[in-house]
Amino acid sequence: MTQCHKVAPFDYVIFGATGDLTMRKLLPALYYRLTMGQVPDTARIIGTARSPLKRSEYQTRARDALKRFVKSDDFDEDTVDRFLEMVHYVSLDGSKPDSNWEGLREVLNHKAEDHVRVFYYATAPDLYGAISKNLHQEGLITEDSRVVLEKPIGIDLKTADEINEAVGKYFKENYVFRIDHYLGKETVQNVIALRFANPLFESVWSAEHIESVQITAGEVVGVEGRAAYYDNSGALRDMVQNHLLQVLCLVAMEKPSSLQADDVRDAKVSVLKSLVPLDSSTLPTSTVRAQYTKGHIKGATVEGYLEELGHESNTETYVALRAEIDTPRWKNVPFYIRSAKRLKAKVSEIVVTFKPSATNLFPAQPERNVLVIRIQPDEGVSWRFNVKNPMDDDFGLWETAMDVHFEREFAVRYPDAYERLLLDAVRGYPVLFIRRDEVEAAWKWVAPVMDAWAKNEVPMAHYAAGSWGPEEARQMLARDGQVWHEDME
Ligand SMILES: NC(=O)C1=CN([C@@H]2O[C@H](COP(=O)(O)OP(=O)(O)OC[C@H]3O[C@@H](n4cnc5c(N)ncnc54)[C@H](OP(=O)(O)O)[C@@H]3O)[C@@H](O)[C@H]2O)C=CC1
Ligand SMILES: O=C1O[C@H](COP(=O)(O)O)[C@@H](O)[C@H](O)[C@H]1O
Repeated sequence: MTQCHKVAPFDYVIFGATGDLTMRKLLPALYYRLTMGQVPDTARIIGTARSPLKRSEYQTRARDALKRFVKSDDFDEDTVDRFLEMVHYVSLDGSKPDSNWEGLREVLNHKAEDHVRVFYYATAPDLYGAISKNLHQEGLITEDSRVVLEKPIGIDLKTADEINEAVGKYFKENYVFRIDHYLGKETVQNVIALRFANPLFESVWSAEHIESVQITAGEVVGVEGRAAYYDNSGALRDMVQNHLLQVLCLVAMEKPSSLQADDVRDAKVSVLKSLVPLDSSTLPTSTVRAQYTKGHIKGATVEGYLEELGHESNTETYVALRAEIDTPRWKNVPFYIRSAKRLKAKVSEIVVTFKPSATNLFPAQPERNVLVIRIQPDEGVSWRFNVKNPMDDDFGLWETAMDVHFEREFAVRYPDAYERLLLDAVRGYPVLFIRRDEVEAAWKWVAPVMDAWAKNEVPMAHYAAGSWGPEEARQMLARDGQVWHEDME
């Protein structure tokens, strides 16, 4: 059983409570934490959206969502009933000052004296400022109310600034919880443990020993029901600016002075600020953007992105970047980052390739050591290294691997990332949330890429759905004498 801290009674006010995120992720996450004993029975989940629903109708939707998104073995009727007792609904347009704020106040004021108040914005980010202002004008923000902001925080530095300013007028920075669900993943947090709890890794974690780092988040799914959002975003904004740069920060950061939020965030932001800016001389060779075309996934034919959309588009469903970090630790080490929809397999991982051994002791050059940190699925770590080949009397070598599968190792259910993050916001535990300067530094670094792509300075490449991506991405690594992980075997 995961060790988790029982939290104080809380009122979770979710704006966007009828939406995909709430149904698929937030309600199931809160349900799981109730089953684990972390949520007190007096806690309340107050859904709000414009749809005119009675409380009982919303409770029925919430039950349906749990039925659909909680594993059937974990769906327990009694606990579901206890959960639904906590669920309320207020029909409200969060962007309008003259909407039903009185309805929200009534629910909030009823038996709420000692409750921690959390506002979760699961709506379009351009509403965040207006919702904050209305909450303030209605006097609903208490001294220690937290606000959780969903990504994306803007579509570029300017809009991120505007959102942060607008929310920051009413919530102090240490009560603003910018969510990045990758940081809620156990295996992403594990990067900190692997690096700093093992002298073996800590001592070789630098340009002296590391040849390259690959960070991949690949998906089999396409844009599903989110085409309208995705086509305005693309893989760079959707996955790289936030999730993958956060992962890169954990892989590359200097040892933080402590595991306190600001120490970890200081270490991360200094990585973001040390990323070498891409410019017109490096953009064409260090960035690849592509769209999937018709292909086959698991025996089924899959339409191309443009056919799915039904119109032309300049939006990438694949991104691969070559980044460098200008610090003594990482001088000249390429960090390859890629993310895509409709790849051959779902895989999120970090692959660290070590430099070749300088020895000339053996008849053949030893293979490079490779550390693979599997974020998902099959969470775990594998370490490829050389042993003596017992069938070779001339000191021939054999490449083998130590492979740890966490689910076997710990025999626990791997929680969804949202579970922990939702309750961390109640606890007021900000380590796994993003500070404002991190968001802004990340937007600054991707800005030249967005600009060059918008001007078509880097041509759009193509890849068949169900493949590992475009040839151009293979070439990007080949220029450095490297290959993507799937081609290493
Ligand atoms: N879905 C996902 O997997 C992910 C989503 N996100 C982010 O989460 C947020 C929500 O996404 P998602 O759930 O997919 O979006 P949906 O479009 O499915 O849901 C939007 C929600 O907002 C409500 N809403 C819209 N306008 C208002 C308003 N003026 N006042 C109050 N409520 C309003 C809608 O209900 P109604 O129409 O009844 O008002 C609905 O409940 C977005 O910022 C998205 O980028 C981030 C990561 C993943
Ligand atoms: O934030 C997002 O993440 C998901 C991928 O998350 P994962 O936990 O399944 O790796 C992605 O599908 C979505 O487009 C993006 O908005």
